[in-house]
Amino acid sequence: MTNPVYLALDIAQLDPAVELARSVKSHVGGIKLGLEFFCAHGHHGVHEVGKLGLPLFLDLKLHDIPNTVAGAMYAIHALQPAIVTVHAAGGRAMLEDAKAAAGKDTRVVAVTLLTSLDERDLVRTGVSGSAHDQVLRLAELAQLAGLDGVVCSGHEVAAVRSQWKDGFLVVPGVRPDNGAAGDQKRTVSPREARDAGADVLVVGRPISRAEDPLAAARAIEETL
Ligand SMILES: O=C(O)c1cc(=O)[nH]c(=O)n1[C@@H]1O[C@H](COP(=O)(O)O)[C@@H](O)[C@H]1O
Repeated sequence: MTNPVYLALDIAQLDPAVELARSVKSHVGGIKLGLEFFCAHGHHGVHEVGKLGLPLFLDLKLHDIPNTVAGAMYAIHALQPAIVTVHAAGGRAMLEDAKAAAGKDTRVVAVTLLTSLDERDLVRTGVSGSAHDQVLRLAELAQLAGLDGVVCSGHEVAAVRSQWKDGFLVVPGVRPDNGAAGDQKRTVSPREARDAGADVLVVGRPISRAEDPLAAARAIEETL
């Protein structure tokens, strides 16, 4: 079985980031590079991490007018990421154009409702109804737009799986039992996310901030 865990490398310094990724390399299935890393190191940083040979997940969470998002997708072709994120809330035309502009081996997945938000936050953004309904609505939009899948929390992934059988489903906000949630509000354990139908589990601080990141990555792998 391929390891579904992607390490979120949310670290601004290049050398420590590459070193961390190298140290846990055999116990994760891929590396996720997000805004912090990409803003600090751009294409060069992605190339450096790419040398480790693991699949790369470029988490840019693109959200803009369709033309701008398509342009950004073209601009990252050379990096050949395995996965790229856009925000589902950007709307159907943006999602369609993002997919059309992506490299042929890149999966485009749409972030539904950030795992750092709960229903109170949702109401404050003007959306009434449950987090569950909002995730399913945006997942349906992503599916209609021809995307490969979505990012959602472990609370909704089973419901998304039942409405989108072959969707590629990514779950962040994953915490090993008793792990500190930090700014995450909708969390589940790695095993729960996997059992509920996730294809990829995104794990950051439970590994990167552990006293022994290798032991933490191994311990998560053993629960799966
Ligand atoms: O798209 C993501 O990866 C993402 C979506 C989401 O809803 N929540 C979320 O936490 N993430 C990312 O997943 C990672 C979670 O990191 P930790 O909370 O440290 O495990 C971060 O890199 C976030 O940017």
